[in-house]
Amino acid sequence: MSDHLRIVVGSDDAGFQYKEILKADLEADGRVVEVIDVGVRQGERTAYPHVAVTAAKLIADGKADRALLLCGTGLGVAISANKVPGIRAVTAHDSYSVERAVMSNDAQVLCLGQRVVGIELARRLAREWLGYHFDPTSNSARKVDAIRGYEHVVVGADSAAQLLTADDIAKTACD
Ligand SMILES: O=C(CO)[C@H](O)COP(=O)(O)O
Repeated sequence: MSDHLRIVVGSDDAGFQYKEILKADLEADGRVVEVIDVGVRQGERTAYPHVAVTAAKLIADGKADRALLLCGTGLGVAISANKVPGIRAVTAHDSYSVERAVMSNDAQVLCLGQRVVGIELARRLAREWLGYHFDPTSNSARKVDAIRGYEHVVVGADSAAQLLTADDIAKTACD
């Protein structure tokens, strides 16, 4: 992955202030070529799932590389973004987890909670996050492939077929 990152930012009203500050940081960062703001705007009260899914779809459609999403806790935006196939979104409020979210999980979406973490730590985490790039030749790659494989397991399908599918996935993708 290049250092010419296209980043989506988004929040609900509970994450709006941090979204604006982090957006300005990203726009000033030489590693970022484009920042796409999917809202909310000041005074808007769009619920977090709509913002998070809009952001995640931009990544799934190849129009952005990553997303930085804010809400009160960082939890709701992560849960919502993960509903979009192909998206791996995490909430992480410490440096090590932010690193592993990219290096282990190839997560494209980092979610932070404005009510949970101080702004200076949030800024530092976002800055560090830009510096990590997933290595597709690493040992972690097959595990991420296994995550992808489970997107195709149909919940509620005939149990034998489901087991076979899961078994196939395990054989090809898991240690
Ligand atoms: O943090 C949120 C969702 O995880 C959101 O900002 C607030 O949600 P609410 O507690 O349901 O209002």
